[in-house]
Amino acid sequence: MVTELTEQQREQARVDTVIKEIDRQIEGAKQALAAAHQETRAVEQNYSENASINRYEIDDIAESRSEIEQQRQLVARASENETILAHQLDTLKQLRAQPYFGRIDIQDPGQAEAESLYIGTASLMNEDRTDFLIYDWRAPIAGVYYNGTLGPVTYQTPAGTQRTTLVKKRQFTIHDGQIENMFDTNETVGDAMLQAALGRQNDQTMQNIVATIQKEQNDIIRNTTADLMVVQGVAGSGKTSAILQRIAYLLYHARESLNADQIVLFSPNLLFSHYIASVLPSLGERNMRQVTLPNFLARRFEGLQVESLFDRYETRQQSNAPHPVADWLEGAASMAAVKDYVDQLANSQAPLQFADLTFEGRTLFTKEAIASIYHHQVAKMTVADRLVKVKNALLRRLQHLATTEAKRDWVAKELDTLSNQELHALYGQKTIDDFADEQAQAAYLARRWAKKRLRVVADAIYNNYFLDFHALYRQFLLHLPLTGPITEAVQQQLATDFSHGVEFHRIKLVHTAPFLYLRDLLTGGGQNRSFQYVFIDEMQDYSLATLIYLKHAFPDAKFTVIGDAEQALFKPLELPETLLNRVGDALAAKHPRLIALRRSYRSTFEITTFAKSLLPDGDEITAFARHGDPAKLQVHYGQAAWQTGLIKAVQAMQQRFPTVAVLTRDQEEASQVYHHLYGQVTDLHRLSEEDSQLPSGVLILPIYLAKGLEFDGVVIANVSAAHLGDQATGLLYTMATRAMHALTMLTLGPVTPALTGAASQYLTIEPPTEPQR
Ligand SMILES: Nc1ncnc2c1ncn2[C@@H]1O[C@H](COP(=O)(O)OP(=O)(O)OP(=O)(O)O)[C@@H](O)[C@H]1O
Repeated sequence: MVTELTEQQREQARVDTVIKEIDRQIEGAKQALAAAHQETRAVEQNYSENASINRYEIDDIAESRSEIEQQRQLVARASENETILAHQLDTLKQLRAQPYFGRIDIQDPGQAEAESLYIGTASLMNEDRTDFLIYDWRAPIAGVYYNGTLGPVTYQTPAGTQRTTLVKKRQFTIHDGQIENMFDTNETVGDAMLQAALGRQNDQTMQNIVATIQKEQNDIIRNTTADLMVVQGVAGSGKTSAILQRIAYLLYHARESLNADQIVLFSPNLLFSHYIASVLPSLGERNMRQVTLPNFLARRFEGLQVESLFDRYETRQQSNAPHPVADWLEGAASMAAVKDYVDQLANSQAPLQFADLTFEGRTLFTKEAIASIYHHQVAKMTVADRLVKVKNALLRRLQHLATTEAKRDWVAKELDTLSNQELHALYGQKTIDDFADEQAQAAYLARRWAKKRLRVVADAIYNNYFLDFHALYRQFLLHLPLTGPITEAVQQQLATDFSHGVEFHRIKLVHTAPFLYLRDLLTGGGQNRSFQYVFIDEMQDYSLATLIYLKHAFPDAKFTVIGDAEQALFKPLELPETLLNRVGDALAAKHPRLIALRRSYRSTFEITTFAKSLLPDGDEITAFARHGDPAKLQVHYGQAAWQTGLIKAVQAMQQRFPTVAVLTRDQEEASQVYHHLYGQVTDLHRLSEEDSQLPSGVLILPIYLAKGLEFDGVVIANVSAAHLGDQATGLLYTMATRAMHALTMLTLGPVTPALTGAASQYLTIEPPTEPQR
């Protein structure tokens, strides 16, 4: 004991020394930042003064332009410098609270003594910059901390595999500069520290897992070679945590060539986006971009309202009954059919569909005229290339047209109504003195005005509005190959439904991927090459067609796709291996890596044991040994008793935890539950799709909005057969696994069959409060 204390004191003394050095560096960084700030202000001021003089007096002198450009660059450099220093200061401040969490002692071959290295969220050098006081967790040698057990170990460096011997591994919990706990371990990352991390109460935002990354998670985080990584991980296995750590890792290792704006994460909903938003900043990195699929689609379907998974779920169009036609459209076959169809269009086996280009109700170019331009192009070219030629030809014709239009009455009439200011703007660079006579001046203005007004037509040409994509897609549906569930009647029905939707400015989700793919392949557009990494969370909610489309839309990106087949809310349950292989095949890659995570960390042992027993292959899941109360089920047979039970269950949870989630199947149920609880519990919130922040208190939300989230205590409002139906396994599993510490379910009437099997033995069942009638 005495030696342990001495050891801790010795470590504390080191922490104190490191903090002293951090304080010194903080002071230096503050001064440098203040100086940089002044410098930025000075160059900015200089720039704005010069720029304004130049704009009014010597606008056309090229020399002054280049001077301005030079100064603009100076401003940019100064402010970049300031940003870097501010970032350094933030990192130092973060280190000050918790300088490091791990220590490894390694003995390199041929060395007499072991060397101690300390691992933290960022690197820190000593004053004379000769030694690392802290190693960044992403440094190659730090891999040993996460992967190695004592004895000979290897780690990867840019120079190849290195060997060393790990002689000690120590973990620390340091809070505000004080060591609260420390112990030596031989495990990869010891259970005790993980226990402590997992036993914490939930915060409103996700925490990083840097101090306790597990070996299997480390494989996901530190992989830089795969161009496709597919992770199938059971609920609470740390998929989301691992990919966020992975992003931080990638940013560190490609500082020069990768920045956070070149990474995009598709997240399931806005609440989730917000929930995870502080993880990267806590690791000293800027956040990647985030988008939800509905947002992504909305941007590509301007003018059409795109059905979302939530809409589809709420309106019950997608019950768990089989939907062979929708499944076909959402599978890889429909995307292959799009490609075939584009080939047919290229060979003129099917006609392209053009649209008239109109201006103020007048047709400027008829679809026949546009078709004729198209057919005059060399037939060997791709459709996209021929369309570019059409585009250019149309733009040229539009220019001519502007000259003729300028002589028309409407132009003169409109010019008469212009204000002085508008007229002034129309002169552009010219002044009255530049014209020989009034006629020349009027002609100039008319031409400028006509051009300006015809700009909308030019934009329409740029955006390929001379093609009728709706008609083309309809035609595609009528050409679908007659295989599987597709019959002639189905073709007709799909085409009619599609056109009907478009009439009301709506498009169903099943059509989005094939439609966009068709549009992009025809026009050669829609691809974004600026993204280097695309991450997709909750992959089980994406159709294969959508995944294939995303791969097409981000052609230069490496993909990391994560999810859990068994958290299927929107379709029937699938076995994890099946999903893993299906997604792997659809996103065919040169260097794919498929990973399965089977250990669940979020919930107590009791909750995980219950949740996994709901599943057909639940034995594959390992529960982490953190203990708590068994999951509870309250059985009621009358509405009044159920309501009272619900209020009591929520109140009981609220006494234990600051945040309690009441999960429902959908919004309608959420609204009913809200009415029952209103006035009975404090701090009550009902969350909707538009919400982006998680308040504390009692939160009522449909399960699809709780995807990826976790709560200290969870109450599931009604698990009856009548309410959830008999295909509720995925739904119930997802709900149950949102709970970290406590789970209570209620049922009004007999429970769903999902609960009657093995799962019931892991429940504490509270007897009915009323006899069954
Ligand atoms: N190595 C770890 N150290 C500490 N905590 C961890 C670790 N791995 C996972 N956790 C914790 O377990 C919980 C679940 O993690 P996460 O949300 O990343 O899992 P998930 O697989 O994305 O879950 P789901 O699919 O159920 O939404 C989080 O609270 C996370 O902090």
